[in-house]
Amino acid sequence: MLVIGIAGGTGCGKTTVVNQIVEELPENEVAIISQDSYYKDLAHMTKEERGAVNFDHPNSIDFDLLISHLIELKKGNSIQKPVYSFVEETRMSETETVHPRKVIIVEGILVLSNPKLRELFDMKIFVHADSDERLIRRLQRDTRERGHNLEKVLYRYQTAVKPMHNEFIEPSKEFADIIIPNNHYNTVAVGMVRTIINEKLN
Ligand SMILES: Nc1ncnc2c1ncn2[C@@H]1O[C@H](COP(=O)(O)OP(=O)(O)O)[C@@H](O)[C@H]1O
Ligand SMILES: O=c1ccn([C@@H]2O[C@H](COP(=O)(O)O)[C@@H](O)[C@H]2O)c(=O)[nH]1
Repeated sequence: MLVIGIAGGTGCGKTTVVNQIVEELPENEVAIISQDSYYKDLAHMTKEERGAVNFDHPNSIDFDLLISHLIELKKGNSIQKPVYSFVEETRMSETETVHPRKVIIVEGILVLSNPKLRELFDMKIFVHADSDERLIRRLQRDTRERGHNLEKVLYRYQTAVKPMHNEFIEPSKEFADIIIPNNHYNTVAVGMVRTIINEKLN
């Protein structure tokens, strides 16, 4: 089994890069786990209270569950991954079964910031895009897909996203084996990661 951790600031293109990496791989050989699925369950809070949560601080993530799930997958066992709704900003009641695969990709803003999780990765990748580029992408995505308005995105960016990026995410870059520059679509870097995965699969 090859376990790959992919980190990088919001909007750097982690999800896009992961999708490009797995595009031509057989579906039953790869499992993708997003850190976003492991946001702590906030069902006990009102929607207004949830709106004030700092979703960029490591404490907002249930790393214990994520780590235990990854250990189970490495042992060859299936897991029940939580399902998170960005629109409701909480965990849903249903779960999704994830089966162990030859390649497991774990992606999320903070996956290289947690030492215990980091230890489980065979390969660590950091996707880099400049902060202005990331903010533009985040604005477009959150207004289009996550039900936020301009004011909310900018307020969160200034009060949580940017300070947490500087404190936790950017410093985790030093743990990466590979840094993918992603201000523009980087087909060469994606191709190189694919080659490494294919070597492992064959
Ligand atoms: N290299 C790129 N150039 C332009 N837009 C991109 C690039 N990579 C991703 N995007 C777009 O930016 C937005 C955020 O990308 P996404 O992959 O969701 O980032 P992340 O998972 O890191 O938050 C998406 O709308 C995506 O289509
Ligand atoms: O309910 C939520 C939970 C998280 N967020 C924001 O999501 C990003 C992380 O996801 P990316 O796909 O890497 O951008 C993080 O910056 C949180 O602020 C949210 O908006 N709502």
